[in-house]
Amino acid sequence: MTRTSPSSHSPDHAPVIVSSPGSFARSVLDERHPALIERVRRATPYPPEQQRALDSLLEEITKGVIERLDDSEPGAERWRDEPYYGQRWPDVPFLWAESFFYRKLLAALGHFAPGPWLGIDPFAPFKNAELTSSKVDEELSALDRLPELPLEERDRTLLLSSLWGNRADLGFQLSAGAGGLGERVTGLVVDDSPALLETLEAGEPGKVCLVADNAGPELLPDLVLADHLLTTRRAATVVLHLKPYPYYVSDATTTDTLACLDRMTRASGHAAEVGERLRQAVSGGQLTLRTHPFSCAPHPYERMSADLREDFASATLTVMKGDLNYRRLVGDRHWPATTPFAEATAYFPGPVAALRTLKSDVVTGLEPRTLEELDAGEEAWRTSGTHALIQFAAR
Ligand SMILES: O=P(O)(O)OC[C@@]1(O)O[C@H](CO)[C@@H](O)[C@@H]1O
Repeated sequence: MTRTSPSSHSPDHAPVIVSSPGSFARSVLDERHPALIERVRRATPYPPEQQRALDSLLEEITKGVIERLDDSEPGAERWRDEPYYGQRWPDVPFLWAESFFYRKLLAALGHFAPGPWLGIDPFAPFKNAELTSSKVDEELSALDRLPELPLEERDRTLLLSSLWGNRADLGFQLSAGAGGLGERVTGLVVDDSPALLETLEAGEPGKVCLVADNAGPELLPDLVLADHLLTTRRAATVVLHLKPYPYYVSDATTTDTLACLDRMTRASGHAAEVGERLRQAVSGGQLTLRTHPFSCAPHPYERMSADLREDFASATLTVMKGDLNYRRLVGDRHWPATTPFAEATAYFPGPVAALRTLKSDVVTGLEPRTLEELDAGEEAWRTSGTHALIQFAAR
């Protein structure tokens, strides 16, 4: 990975920049994004205007420099003052380049333009295929065993299934070099789940913010976890943070959440019960769906707006799901891997936990011994999705 000059949040640790050939970040821009454009074309018969816009986007990301979003695009003002226009895509921060790519892809497809393509999710064909798969049937049937488990075991099972659900990431599956997901490694590289659960058990039940990541096979266990928190009075309310528009291929939107609830209520047994309870929780206000524009911003959470900060500050716990949220939580930076998680998240306004499978270079909070063992083992442990962590920082 290439380093640029350090900046404010952690002066010693430079942001991840795309540039060096062979780096993980570079493979995302060189392989994942062009492959995604092709898959989107194949999945939906977009008309000539959109096809031409996709051609231009492909040309721009592979050979050109970064061009501004048209002023007519909703939210264009949020991108206007960014300093990266006119630079080559590989020369800017990874987080920014990826986020802007997804926003430009939607612009090319007329996702926000009044007309027949307004609001059409280009990733819906992939997400739907996953959600209707027989694998999901099996996972929903497996929920029938849940009520028999003692509470402690249910806590653990549900945390782990929400955590490992994060492997269901359609963007990740587009990386040619990655060869799909490796076998998952059972032990976690960090496991702060006891402290996380203790926080939920202390005092009166309050609000838990669950910052969702992927739809379908990840969102289903997240929803089951939300139901568990509400029914066991670990939480009085849950706020589920979703993406306001399609993003990073499989990230969950409101539509995806309603599809999951529908999938659950149409199943049988315990899954249907949970689905019905969650529907009532949405209607009754115990489960709130929130789509803040910052959820698709190309910035770390340290730069979140005051209203979002207030939401997290008033929560007993905020749970950040997945790799991208992790990158945004600690800042997409070259942290030494043994930097304490609490230090990297010191700015966060309340207790915060991360449930994440490792799919990019950034990591914090490892014990020196764990780091040594990981470095001595599988080469791509940071990016292969085989390892996972549960981290927690109290305030
Ligand atoms: O946030 P998620 O779904 O867990 O992972 C997102 C991801 O696939 O996309 C990025 C690269 O495009 C990486 O941060 C990560 O590998």
